[in-house]
Amino acid sequence: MASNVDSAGASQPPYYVARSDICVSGNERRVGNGMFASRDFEAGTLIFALKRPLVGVLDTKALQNTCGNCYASAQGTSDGSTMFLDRSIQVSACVGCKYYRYCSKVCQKKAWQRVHKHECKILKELNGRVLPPAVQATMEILIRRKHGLITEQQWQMLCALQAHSLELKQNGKYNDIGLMAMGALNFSRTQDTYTIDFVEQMYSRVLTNSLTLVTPTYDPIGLVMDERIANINHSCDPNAYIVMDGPEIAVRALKPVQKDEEIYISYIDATLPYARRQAELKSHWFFTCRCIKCQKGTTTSEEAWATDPHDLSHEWKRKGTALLTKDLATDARNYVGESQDERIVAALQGWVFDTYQTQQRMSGAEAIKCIQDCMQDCHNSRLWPVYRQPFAALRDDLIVNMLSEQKYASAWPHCAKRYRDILPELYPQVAHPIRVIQVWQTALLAMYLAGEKEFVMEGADMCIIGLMLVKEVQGLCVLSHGETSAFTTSVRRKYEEVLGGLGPGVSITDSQMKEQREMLFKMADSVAY
Ligand SMILES: C[S@@+](CC[C@H](N)C(=O)[O-])C[C@H]1O[C@@H](n2cnc3c(N)ncnc32)[C@H](O)[C@@H]1O
Repeated sequence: MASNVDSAGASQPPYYVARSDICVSGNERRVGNGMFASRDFEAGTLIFALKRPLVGVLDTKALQNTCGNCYASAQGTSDGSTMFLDRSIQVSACVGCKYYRYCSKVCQKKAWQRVHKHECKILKELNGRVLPPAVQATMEILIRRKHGLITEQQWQMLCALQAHSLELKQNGKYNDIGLMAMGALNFSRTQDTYTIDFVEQMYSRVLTNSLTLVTPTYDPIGLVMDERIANINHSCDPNAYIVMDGPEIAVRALKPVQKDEEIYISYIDATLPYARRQAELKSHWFFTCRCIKCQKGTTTSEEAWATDPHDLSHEWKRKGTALLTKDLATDARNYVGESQDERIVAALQGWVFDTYQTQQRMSGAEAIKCIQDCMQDCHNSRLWPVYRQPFAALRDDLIVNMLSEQKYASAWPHCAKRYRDILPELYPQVAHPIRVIQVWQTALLAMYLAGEKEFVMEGADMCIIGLMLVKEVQGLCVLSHGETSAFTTSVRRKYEEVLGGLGPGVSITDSQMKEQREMLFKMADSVAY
């Protein structure tokens, strides 16, 4: 095991890699590996952490404001980082290539030693053009191996990963694979070491085995490729998840994991409906998911429609029928059933998912209007329970857009509704990191409204509500993010600050808390949808 693996002080390696029963070929032959626990792990504990992955690269937006070594972001540039960072950093561009920025000489030196000394000149010649993250990650792998900066053991593990290059080529989404691989080979100036076929395989491996590089609050900032993490297979009902904290990557147990049990994470948003999950996994990772959740098909509670498709109102049947001319009802991702009524609901579902994607390309007031109209439709049709996707995801985006437009009071009831009706349904484990992050967002908003002395509702004390929510996150973040994470540190600091702000000798009684919790729940009803 590489020396930068941490497993809460244990001496034996926390995991091993072996043939998995889940990765099977058409004739049921076991064709892939998986990662297995070497001992028992309780829910909310660390399975292992890496000090840094083999390769981490930043995306175009993050390159402007994020340190290329420690991934700290200049304050105010990311919705997520402003939720937990309270130190202000500045980043300066490398004078050679101007491609990467660093927050300190120490970070610059570390990146230089790791790979940058071999790529600085190459990146300079790009003259401001930015490479797709998967191409850059492939280049970094090629360059580092050529210069002896990837060990034989790491290399063997990388090369043993499933590449799916044939499937990627056949999949219309990646027909530029040869071009991208050629770019990686030429830009990295490693033509003397590798063949184009080999680089195509490596580029394919990066596409199917990398993870999104995220901040501790799950804002995407780039791509991570690591030969150990890449062995973890997917489940829509995973027993583990990944949290990142700068370059550190931790695999934590979401449920109890027993010795010799396979460790699973979710590659996708596991709250999506069954057909969407299957389609996404098939088109990007080329497998049919047979996890416990997928075996239940469309019978899970988050999959239920609020109204049976056969009982849809005349008005919404008419609207759905008008959409039947589009391909929405025949798209497998929208499948509801064979009857005409179910085909109508499939078309409506496709239309709502399309709108969800469209609004993601918008920002500010335009996005808010588009999201609100779509949420209103989900509500009026009476088809969507508030937690069925993409209704719930639309609310998340509405909150983010309202916060960035400084419409704090408008965002509040949506946060309250999500807290009461959506999070417990979609994330039953209270310490699920997404649930913890969203409660944190709600806590910070409550504290902000309290500070501004905004009137929210008769009888509501936003200060007590904020304190209650910060206290809740304070109790959970050790389980979701770990004792030493930057997120946990910042939550604790906030909790101390809030307690200190109450004044000497002042405390909040349990009955005040209970009363304000009821107010919080009441405020969730102040939005119609
Ligand atoms: C990140 S890799 C995981 C390691 C991989 N099994 C290997 O041996 O290299 C992703 C690939 O593993 C396989 N895989 C992951 N989860 C799976 C699952 N639940 N069922 C079947 N195959 C899965 C798919 O081939 C997928 O493209």
